[in-house]
Amino acid sequence: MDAIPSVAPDSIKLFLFSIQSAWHSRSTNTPLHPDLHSTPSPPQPSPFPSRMHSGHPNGSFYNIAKFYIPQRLRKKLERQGIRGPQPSFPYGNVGEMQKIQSAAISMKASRSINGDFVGDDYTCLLFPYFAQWRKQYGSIYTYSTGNKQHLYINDPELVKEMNQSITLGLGKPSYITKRLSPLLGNGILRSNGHFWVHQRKIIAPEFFMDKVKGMVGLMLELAEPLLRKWQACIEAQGELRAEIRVDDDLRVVSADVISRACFGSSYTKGKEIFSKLRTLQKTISSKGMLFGLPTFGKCQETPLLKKDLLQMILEEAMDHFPSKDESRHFIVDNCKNIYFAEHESTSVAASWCLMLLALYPQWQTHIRYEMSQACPNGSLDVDSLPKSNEVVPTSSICVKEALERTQIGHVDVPKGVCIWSLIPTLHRDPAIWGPDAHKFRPERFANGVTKAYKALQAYVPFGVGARSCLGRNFAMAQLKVIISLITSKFTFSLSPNYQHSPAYRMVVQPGHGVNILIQKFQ
Ligand code: HEM
Repeated sequence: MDAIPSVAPDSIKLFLFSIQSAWHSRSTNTPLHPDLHSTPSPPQPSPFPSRMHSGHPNGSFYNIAKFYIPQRLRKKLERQGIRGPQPSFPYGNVGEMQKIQSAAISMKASRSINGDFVGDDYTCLLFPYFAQWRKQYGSIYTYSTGNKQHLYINDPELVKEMNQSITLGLGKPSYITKRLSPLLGNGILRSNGHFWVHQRKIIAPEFFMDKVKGMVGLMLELAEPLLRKWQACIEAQGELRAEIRVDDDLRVVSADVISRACFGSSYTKGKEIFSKLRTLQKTISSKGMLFGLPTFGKCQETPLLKKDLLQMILEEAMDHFPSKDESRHFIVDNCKNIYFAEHESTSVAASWCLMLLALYPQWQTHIRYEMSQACPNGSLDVDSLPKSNEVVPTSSICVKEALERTQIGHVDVPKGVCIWSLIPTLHRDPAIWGPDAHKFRPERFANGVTKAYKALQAYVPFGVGARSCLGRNFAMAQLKVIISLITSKFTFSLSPNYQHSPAYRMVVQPGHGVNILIQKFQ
C-alpha cells in the first residue's frame, strides 16, 4: 500500500462541495464536458444546428418539413401546460436567442476583484436566453431551434425523477452525437441503448474506488514536478513570492495522470494529441463543426501501476466481444472517449478551486490544519481517501434526447425532444439552498451534502441519472491530491492580473486563466 501525505482533509471536502453552489462551473458540458466535456454545446448564437442546412432555401419543402415536425412536439408539450417563447419560421427561437445573447454581451460590466463576483450567476451571461425564459416561464419550458424542439427542465422534482430513471429511452442527442462521431467513434460518450449499457458495464468497474485508490500514489508522484516548478519560479524571481498562471501547469499534471493511469504513457509524449484535443474542444463548443481524428501514441509500461486501465479494459473487452475487430474498435474508441472526458474537466476544476482558495485564504488555513490533524508525520494511508462523492464544478449542462416517448414525473416527453438541465442554476437556486445560495459558504456542507439543501437529489455535479460521470472517483481523488499538495507547500492570493471571465468551452473555464501570487508556506 502506498504511503501518501494527507490528501483528504474534511475541509477540502467542504470546500469542494461548496464550490458547486457558490460558484459553479463544470461544468460543464461539459456538458462538455459537458458537459462534459461529454456535454455538448447548447445552442450558441452561431451557428445553430438548424442553420447548418443552408443549402436549402427558406420556404423549401425541406425547411417546412423540418420546422413542422418540432411544432407537433411543441403542441404535445403545450397540451400538458408547458409554455415557452413562440417560434418563427424557419429557425424557431434562434433569432431571439441571438438578440438576448448580444444584449447580455453589451451589458457585461467589468468585474472588480473584491470577492463579489463569486456571487454572480455566470450562467446569465453565458446562456442569457435560458435565464430570461426561466424568469418568464418558470423552471420548465419549451423552445425551438428550427429543426429541434427542446425542453428545459430545472425543476428539482423532475431532475430527481431523471436522476432515478434507468430508462434507455433517454440518451445522447443524435444531432450532437453525429457531429462527434469522427472524434469519438462509437465509444461510451456518444453511444446509446444496449451498446452503451454493454460498454458502461465493461468500463465502469475500472473506475470503482478500489481501483482508483491504486492510482493515488501515481497521482501524488505526478504532481511533484508542478510543486518543484513553482518553487523554482519563486527562487528565480529572487523574491519571496512569484506570480503563476496555474492553468497550463494543472493541465499538464491532469493529462499526465490520465496518460499514465490509462495508457502507461506520459503527457510530454502525447503533448501533440492533447493540444489537438484542446483545439478540437474549442472548435466543438464555439462553432459546432466537424473535426479530425486524433491518434494515440504507443503505450509504454509504467512501473507505478501493475496494469494500466487500457490493459484492464482490453482484457475485459477480449472476454466480451466475439471478434477481434469488434474488441479493437471498442478499445480504440473508448480510449479516445476517456481521454476526451477527462481532458480539461479535472484541471479546469482545479483551476477554479485554486482561484477560490486564493480569494478565501482562511480556507487554505483550514485545509492545512486538518491535514496536520490527520497526518502529523506528513504521510497517510491511501485508505484515508473519503468515501463520499463530493464534487467540483466544471460541467454546466446536461442534455439528453427522448429516443422514445418517455415519462419524466408528470411530463410525457414525446420522442425526439431534447431535454436540457442547467446544473449551475440548480446549484444556486435559493428555493433549494436557502437565501444565501449565491454565497461562498463551504461550511454549509459540514453535516454532509444532504443536510446542505432542501430538495433531495438536486445536487448533481457529475451529471444526472444513468449517464452520470463514470470518472467521478478518479476526478475527486486527483483534485484532493493536487489541492492538498499545493496548499501544504504554498500560501497564495489572487493576482491583480486575474480577470474574471468564465467562458464556455464544453466546460466552463476561466476565460483568461487564473493568476495567483504564491509564497512558500513556512
Ligand atoms: C471534475 C471533473 C469532472 C466532472 C465535473 C465531470 C462531469 C461529468 C458529467 C456532468 C457527466 C455527464 C454528462 C451528461 O449527463 O451528459 C460526465 C460523464 C462522463 N465522464 Fe466525467 N467529469 C469529470 C471528470 C471525469 C474523468 C476524470 C473521467 C475519466 C477518467 C470522466 C469520464 C466520464 C465519462 C466516460 C462520462 C460518460 C458516461 C456515460 O455516458 O455513460 N469524467 N462527467
